[in-house]
Amino acid sequence: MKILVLEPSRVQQIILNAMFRACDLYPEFVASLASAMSEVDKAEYDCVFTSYSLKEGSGVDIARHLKRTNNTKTSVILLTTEDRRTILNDALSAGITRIIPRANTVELETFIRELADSDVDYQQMSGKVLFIDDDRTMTAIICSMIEASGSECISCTNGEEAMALIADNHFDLVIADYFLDGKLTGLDTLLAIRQMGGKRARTPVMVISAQTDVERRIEILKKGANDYVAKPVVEEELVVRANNLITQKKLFDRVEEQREQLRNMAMTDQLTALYNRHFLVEFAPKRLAEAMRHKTDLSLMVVDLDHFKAINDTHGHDRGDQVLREVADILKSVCRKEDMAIRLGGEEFLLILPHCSAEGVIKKAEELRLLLLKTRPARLDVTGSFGITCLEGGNQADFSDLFTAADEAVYEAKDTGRNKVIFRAVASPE
Ligand SMILES: Nc1nc2c(ncn2[C@@H]2O[C@H](COP(=O)(O)OP(=O)(O)OP(=O)(O)O)[C@@H](O)[C@H]2O)c(=O)[nH]1
Repeated sequence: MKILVLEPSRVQQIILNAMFRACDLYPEFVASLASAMSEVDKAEYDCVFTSYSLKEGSGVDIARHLKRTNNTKTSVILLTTEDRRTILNDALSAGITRIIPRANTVELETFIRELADSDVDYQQMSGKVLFIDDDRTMTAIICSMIEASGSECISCTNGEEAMALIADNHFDLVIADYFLDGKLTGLDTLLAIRQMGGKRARTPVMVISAQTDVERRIEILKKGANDYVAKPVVEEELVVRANNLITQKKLFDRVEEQREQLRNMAMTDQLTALYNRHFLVEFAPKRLAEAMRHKTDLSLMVVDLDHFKAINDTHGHDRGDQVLREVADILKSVCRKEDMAIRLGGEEFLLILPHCSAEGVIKKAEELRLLLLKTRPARLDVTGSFGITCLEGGNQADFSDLFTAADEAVYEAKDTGRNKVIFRAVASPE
């Protein structure tokens, strides 16, 4: 595997090199965009790892360069502290294959290990296949061919048994004969799979049938089969088609996984691992609507650290960051499963507390205020101003009304001496 790493920082180069070497990978290192571009033009790299922030541009430019030069073989992995969704989306559209947050060394190490383990040949992806046929000779032949191609093959003779196996396992492909012993035909089994919840409903299904007329083939495909093979089966053809479906499924799974990671990353504050403003915009109104629908209480707590600028100025930005991380941990420690802790930006945090009454939120804020004093994040005396509000069950409000009330309460806490909790009722609608 030939890997290029574009990393201007010498320290980062040393760290990355250690990670690669631990997996027996020996990448080339370059420090500038120009050198990286000239390297990928000269030699065929499987993978380029690049830092996002570069003096001459961004790591995304290397993906653009590969696109321009019609290089589809080299994948580009972006290492970044960036969490703005538009930038990350642009990076993916420009051809970045994967984005890994700088702070997430576990994800990076896992990725490098997988890279070392895989040396993936996309035509040869193996998977777990369920073969359903009541003809035992056919089953033995097909299963041994599928196994010879590197996949695992489990077999059963009817649709009912198949559905039980699918409920307990994750298959990458189901191959079903059209006619089966038992109540469910191959087509019934296909329909039952499509009606399952979650990912299982998308399991690729190939149907085998002796009925070769075009109407039957169309019917099978219309019902949601991914492929169709006519009997008598040419075993090699079936195995090639099976491998194609497995490969498509695996690639789709990988894209899904990346999309999920990107989504999580776009919703997470990189410094504290709390949710960020994107999460707030997307989920807060939904939580409020749920509370109003079920007529339950929902409280908000805005926490703004006091004189944080002075902490940075006196002890340095890194110590300031440490304070923010430890405060975030304290906030998380008091959250219940349904609570949400968000970093609004800088030294300002928000807790959304479903099922929490006015009395409850006042108590919680006071506990937190004292916990901050006692815990001394980063071994410093840190205090916070707390603005809280509550929408009591059965009342109606916009999220912005609720937020304004908590935010105004924080201002009042700041104006009246800091290190205190102020409750403000939500303004009633005109
Ligand atoms: N270390 C660190 N500092 C940050 C971060 N984000 C914002 N800040 C700093 O937080 C400070 C916030 O200062 P101000 O808004 O004046 O607030 P304050 O000093 O806490 O004053 P009061 O809120 O009035 O008590 C600024 O100096 C910002 O540079 C960050 O991610 N890390």
